[in-house]
Amino acid sequence: MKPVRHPDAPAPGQLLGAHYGECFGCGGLQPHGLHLQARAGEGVSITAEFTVQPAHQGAPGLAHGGVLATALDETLGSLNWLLRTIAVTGRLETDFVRPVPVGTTLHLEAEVTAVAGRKIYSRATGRVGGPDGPVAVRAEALFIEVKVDHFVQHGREEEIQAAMNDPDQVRRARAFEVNP
Ligand SMILES: CCCCC/C=C\C/C=C\C/C=C\C/C=C\CCCC(=O)SCCNC(=O)CCNC(=O)[C@H](O)C(C)(C)COP(=O)(O)OP(=O)(O)OC[C@H]1O[C@@H](n2cnc3c(N)ncnc32)[C@H](O)[C@@H]1OP(=O)(O)O
Repeated sequence: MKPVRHPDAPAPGQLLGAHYGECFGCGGLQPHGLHLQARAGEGVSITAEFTVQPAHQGAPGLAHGGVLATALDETLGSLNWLLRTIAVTGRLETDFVRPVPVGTTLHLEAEVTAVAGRKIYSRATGRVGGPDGPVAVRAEALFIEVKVDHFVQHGREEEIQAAMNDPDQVRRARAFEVNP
C-alpha cells in the first residue's frame, strides 16, 4: 500500500528534534554521537544532515561504515514522525559507494516506499558536497511497527525508569501512540 502522511505530521521544513536525548544517532547528550538533525519533507520523506567527527573514524581520516549505517538507520527511523507510528529496524541493507572523509557533511534523504500491515518499507541516500552532490551511501530498510511496550519490556530498567519519569520523553512517546 502507498504510505500515508499522518494529518498531524510536522510541517515540511520543520526540524524534528531528538526522539531521545541519549540516542546515539540524534540525541544531544551523547558526546560522540552523530547529533543528526532531521527535517520533515514533503509526503512521507525526511532530509537530514550529519557531519563526520574524528570519533567516527574507521580507517585514518575516513568514516567508519557502521557509523554511516547508523546515519542511514537514524534518518530512516525519523520517518516514524511522519507516519506517527513507533517502528524499529528489522532489516537494513546498505551500499557504500564512496569513502567519506572526516569533516564531511553527509546530506541524507529518506522516504517510505510502501506500508503493509506492521511492515514499513523505506529507502535512503547520503550525498556528499551538498544536497545534490554524488551519492556516497544508500540503504533499503524494513521497519516493523511496535507498541511502546516494546521498549518498556526490553530496555534496561534504569533507563526505562528515567525515561518514564521525564515528562518530555513521555510526551514524545505518546505523540506516536495516537496513530489509529
Ligand atoms: C515512556 C517510555 C518511553 C520509551 C520509548 C522512547 C522513545 C520512543 C519513541 C521513538 C523511538 C522509536 C524508534 C527508534 C527510532 C530510531 C532509531 C533507529 C532505529 C533503530 O535502530 S531500532 C533498533 C534496532 N532494531 C531492533 O532492535 C529490533 C529487534 N527486533 C525485534 O524486536 C523483533 O524482531 C521485531 C519487533 C522487529 C519483529 O518481531 P515481532 O515478533 O513483533 O514480529 P514478527 O517477527 O512476526 O515480524 C512481523 C513481520 O515482519 C517480518 N520481519 C521481521 N523481521 C524481518 C527481517 N529482519 N527481514 C524480513 N522480514 C522481517 C516478519 O516476517 C513478519 O512478516 P509477515 O507479517 O508478513 O509474516
